[in-house]
Amino acid sequence: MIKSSELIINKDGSIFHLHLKPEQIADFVLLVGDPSRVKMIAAHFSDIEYSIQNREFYSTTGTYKDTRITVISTGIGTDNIDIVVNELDALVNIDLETREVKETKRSLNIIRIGTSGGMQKDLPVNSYVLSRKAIGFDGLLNFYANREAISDLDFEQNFMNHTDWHPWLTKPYVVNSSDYLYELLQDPQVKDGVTISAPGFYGPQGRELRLPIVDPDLNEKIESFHYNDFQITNYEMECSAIYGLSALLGHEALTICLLIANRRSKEANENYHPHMEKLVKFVLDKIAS
Ligand SMILES: O=P(O)(O)O[C@H]1O[C@H](CO)[C@@H](O)[C@H]1O
Ligand SMILES: O=c1cc[nH]c(=O)[nH]1
Repeated sequence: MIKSSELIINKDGSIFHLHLKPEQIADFVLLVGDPSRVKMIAAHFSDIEYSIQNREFYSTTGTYKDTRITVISTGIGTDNIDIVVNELDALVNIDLETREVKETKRSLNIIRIGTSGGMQKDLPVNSYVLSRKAIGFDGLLNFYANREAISDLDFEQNFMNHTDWHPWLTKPYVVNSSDYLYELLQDPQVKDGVTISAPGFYGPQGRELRLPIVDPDLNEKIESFHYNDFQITNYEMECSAIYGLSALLGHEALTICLLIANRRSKEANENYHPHMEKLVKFVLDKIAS
């Protein structure tokens, strides 16, 4: 039995941060960083079962072309992903009344739709990237046992050697996306990629305002890194933890991003919302196809 100090349930039976109940979770769960993106996605639903908000976590479940879909905003960062993915898993795989882990597990299809900064000069702003692998600069997965069983350790070592990884930085971890969700979403208009999830938007992605960074050459080394057929394509801030926790817990996970900036050519598009609208429609149609 899981103690109430470890799994906190609110008085109304909902889970601590998300304020959701087990029956409210669809098999397809879309995760987005920006709370306003939840409304944008829900605008495509033919009916909406509920909309709930606590802190930065806005959730709604509805139907798109006969497919039941839950959308949740995670806010920014892998620390929030620790909350969202663990609570989602508890909602479907732990009996919240008896506090026992269920014998038969449910596997969710978790798809993150995000914005991102490109890392290769030939990847223009407004492109879509599907993350085949995530590289976590955030360190979250290193806290969990058995993380080595679901990580690409050879990729990690090659990456650390190539970048001459600075000793003060957290050990990076590398986890693959779900093959099942990749098959569902892959498309000629989407580029396959390898995505770094950084624990910050500024220094951890090589942005210098007033503070110098510990390894100013890191982005150049990232751009020139090759491993088999893989090259690193983009930076964002959540994918690694979604892939890592989902792999450990038995859920399918995939991230698709709109590039709104390019870290190498130093471009950025702050008016990206029409492109995000198109990406949302693209993902919904793939899920419901
Ligand atoms: O657009 P979202 O999904 O928030 O994703 C990206 O944008 C935020 C940073 O601006 C980070 O969350 C990053 O991962
Ligand atoms: O450069 C970018 C753009 C969006 N999100 C990020 O994390 N980085």
